[in-house]
Amino acid sequence: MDVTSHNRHMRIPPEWLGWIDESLRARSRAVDILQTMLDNGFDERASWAAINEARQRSEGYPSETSPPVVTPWRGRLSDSHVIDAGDRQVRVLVRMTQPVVAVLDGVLSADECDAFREMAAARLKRSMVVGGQQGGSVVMDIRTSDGAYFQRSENELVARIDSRVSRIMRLPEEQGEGLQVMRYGVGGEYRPHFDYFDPTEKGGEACMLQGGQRVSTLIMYLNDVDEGGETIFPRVDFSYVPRKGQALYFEYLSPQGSLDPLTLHGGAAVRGGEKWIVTKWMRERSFV
Ligand SMILES: O=C(O)CCC(=O)C(=O)O
Ligand SMILES: [Fe+2]
Repeated sequence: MDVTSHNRHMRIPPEWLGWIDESLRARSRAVDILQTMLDNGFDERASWAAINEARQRSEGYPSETSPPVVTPWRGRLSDSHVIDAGDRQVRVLVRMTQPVVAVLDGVLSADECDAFREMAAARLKRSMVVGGQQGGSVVMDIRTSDGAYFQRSENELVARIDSRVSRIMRLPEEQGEGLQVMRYGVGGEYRPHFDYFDPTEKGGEACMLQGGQRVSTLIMYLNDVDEGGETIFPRVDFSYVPRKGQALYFEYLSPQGSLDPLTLHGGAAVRGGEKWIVTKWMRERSFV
């Protein structure tokens, strides 16, 4: 009755809800709570929903005297429909809060998209990803794209975008990593991953020495993709179709320091045409 066709429990009984609350109070990690629930036959999405509701109730623990949190964390973006990005007005098209995601329109002009692609084409090389246990950057199969990195403010176009993006993401420019352009050809993809570093892995620890943990991501789309190439969030069944000049915003580090595993995301394989993006990652401290 409360079980899906995959025989997983969709309904989380009250005693399990209580157990989730207790585990959070005891500072268990959300991913470990999830694993226990999966081991006990609960559905992944139903479990995440329950864990996230409990997390929103419990942010601020262990202080038992603090008042319950009534407003869920809505993220760092401005609440208004139009964001003042300094030299441009950026329109919010879609918002969600679990995880915190927004689709933004008019982040880059068509000319800026073209200029960025031209500038990056000269510099493209096979993208690197953080190499997990080995530390450092290595070429890996999970990401099949070409990338080019731009130091903060390294030229007029980069400086203009860095400043605009900092206003949108509401964090100082100094906390931003350099812009990263990526190009995917047909078959190119980026398998689901987290943008935040895994503090338990050597590679993640090394990445955090400078600037600390990542806070939020802005992916800006430099072209329309003919087929495929969506940015996907498999845990919440969300899929964004690339549109030139638009951007996808998401964040994963709460003010209390918890990371949101619902932000698991990836770039689906491009099936026709090319996909060009430029990404900004923000850190919790200045990144110099
Ligand atoms: O290609 C995409 O749509 C996702 C890119 C991404 O996740 C990243 O650059 O971290
Ligand atoms: Fe990512």
